[in-house]
Amino acid sequence: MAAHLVQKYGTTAPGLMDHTAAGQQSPPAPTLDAIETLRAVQDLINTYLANGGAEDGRRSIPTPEPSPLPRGLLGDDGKRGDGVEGEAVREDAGGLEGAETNGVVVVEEGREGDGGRIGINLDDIGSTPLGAQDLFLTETRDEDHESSTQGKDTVPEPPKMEPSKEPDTPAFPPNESTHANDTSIHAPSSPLTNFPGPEQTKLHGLVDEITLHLPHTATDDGARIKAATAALELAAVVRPPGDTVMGWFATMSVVSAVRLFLHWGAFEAIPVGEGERIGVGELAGRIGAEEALVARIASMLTSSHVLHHHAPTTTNLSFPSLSHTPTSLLLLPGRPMSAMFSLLYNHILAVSTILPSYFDTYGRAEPLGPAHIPTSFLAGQPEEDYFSILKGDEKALRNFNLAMRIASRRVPVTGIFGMEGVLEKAEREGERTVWVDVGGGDGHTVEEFLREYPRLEAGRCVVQDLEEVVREGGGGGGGGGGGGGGLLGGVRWVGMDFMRDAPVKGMSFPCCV
Ligand SMILES: C[S@@+](CC[C@H](N)C(=O)[O-])C[C@H]1O[C@@H](n2cnc3c(N)ncnc32)[C@H](O)[C@@H]1O
Repeated sequence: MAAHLVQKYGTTAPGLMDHTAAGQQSPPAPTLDAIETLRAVQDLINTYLANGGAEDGRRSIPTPEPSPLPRGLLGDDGKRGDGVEGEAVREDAGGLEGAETNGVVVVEEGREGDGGRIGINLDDIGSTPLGAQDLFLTETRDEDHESSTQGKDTVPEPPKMEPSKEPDTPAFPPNESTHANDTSIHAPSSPLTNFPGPEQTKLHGLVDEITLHLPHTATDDGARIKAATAALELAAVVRPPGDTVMGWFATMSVVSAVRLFLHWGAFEAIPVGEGERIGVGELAGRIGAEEALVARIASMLTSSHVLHHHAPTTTNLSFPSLSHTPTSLLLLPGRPMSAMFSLLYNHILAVSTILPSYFDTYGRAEPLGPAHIPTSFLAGQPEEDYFSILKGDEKALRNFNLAMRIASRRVPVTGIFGMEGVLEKAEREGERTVWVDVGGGDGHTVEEFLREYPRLEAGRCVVQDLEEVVREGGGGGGGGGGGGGGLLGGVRWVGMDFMRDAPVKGMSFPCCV
């Protein structure tokens, strides 16, 4: 891992030491390597989670890039190697060739289109205390891989280093163990002696879980979620507490940068497509902002892997270029994730600024009804409920409905409730309404049911929601789940207020998700 970071950042990066250069540097500092390892694991998880939300399905696993952002934010637990105050380090500021392959975890990125290859050998975890020697994440790149070649062209050669000392553990043969479906991967056999008993057991369990599922994450969504969940838990156990708190600040900065880029229309100004990128100067011109400011905000996004960073070229020595990642593609206008971001930003971050005065005003207790809630307090209409305010704002309402589509994508809505009995009863009972989705939004949940159960007739399903929502959704032929056509053709749309009397009575199975 350390060699990989030096390879990326050069040895002048704050706190960065190459532990593999024997005689040149001090021996590995276990804490630092543990932090780097965790960061790499978290990057990997974030990439999986981001890709999992992609609307165009599964993707191959990209190699995680180390993030400079937390390095500049390292707190009392994150030891700096040189004591230099942190400044964001450019992703491709280094250019050393070659890659360390004697580590325990090897992530190899092939050419675009090849798909990433991942292999793990966790034999050595547990044979010695968990530390620098035990967990490495290394990256190898094809000679002609785009980012490698660009780095070579534009970045001065970093200082030469002595060859690595022979590792304590045997070299990891890349040809034998770097394929995604490698079945030779196996779990650790001896304890992680640095940790107390219960934690050792837990860690072994988590390592087993990651080892089992990681190779299959490129093709199996279940494996992806299980590996990511276990890796997050692993990080929670071994991460220094100070790192957790400082990480919040990093997240806040990234969220602020995303918010600005959305507001400025910057994501859609970045060209989409294989090999497409845009210089920061050109992007600044397109969105009417100062180049240096855009570069500053963009650095938050590149360091957190929301956007890709490409080093300055000979034509523009000052500022880098940017290109999309799977995450930034999700933030393009019209995407449910982009709508969800705006929704959550408003309802979590914006609301957080008035929460103290809200509770000072109303007392430290739960709100008593749908009105006088923090959202309406923030809107300056405390006597209103959330949806009353929302339905007066057409744009916000459309955004809300678009955001709701995330829910059915990420959380299964079918398969939870046994439908066989319902469908049989429906067939016996002839004409009666079978399914009413109360607060059904634009009908995407009913749509899922119609897709999953072809025996369920659209004509016997009802979507109920506020008048304005129904008009925007299928009922008015708006942008909702099918615009009243497709699978939803034939579904009845009913504008109503569920705080009042139910307009459809006597149905067999009302449902509200
Ligand atoms: C959290 S969303 C859930 C949407 C959808 N069922 C889903 O799972 O994605 C709540 C829904 O309830 C609707 N709603 C809120 N207040 C309502 C009311 N008084 N009468 C009817 N629908 C209401 C909203 O418009 C919204 O579509």
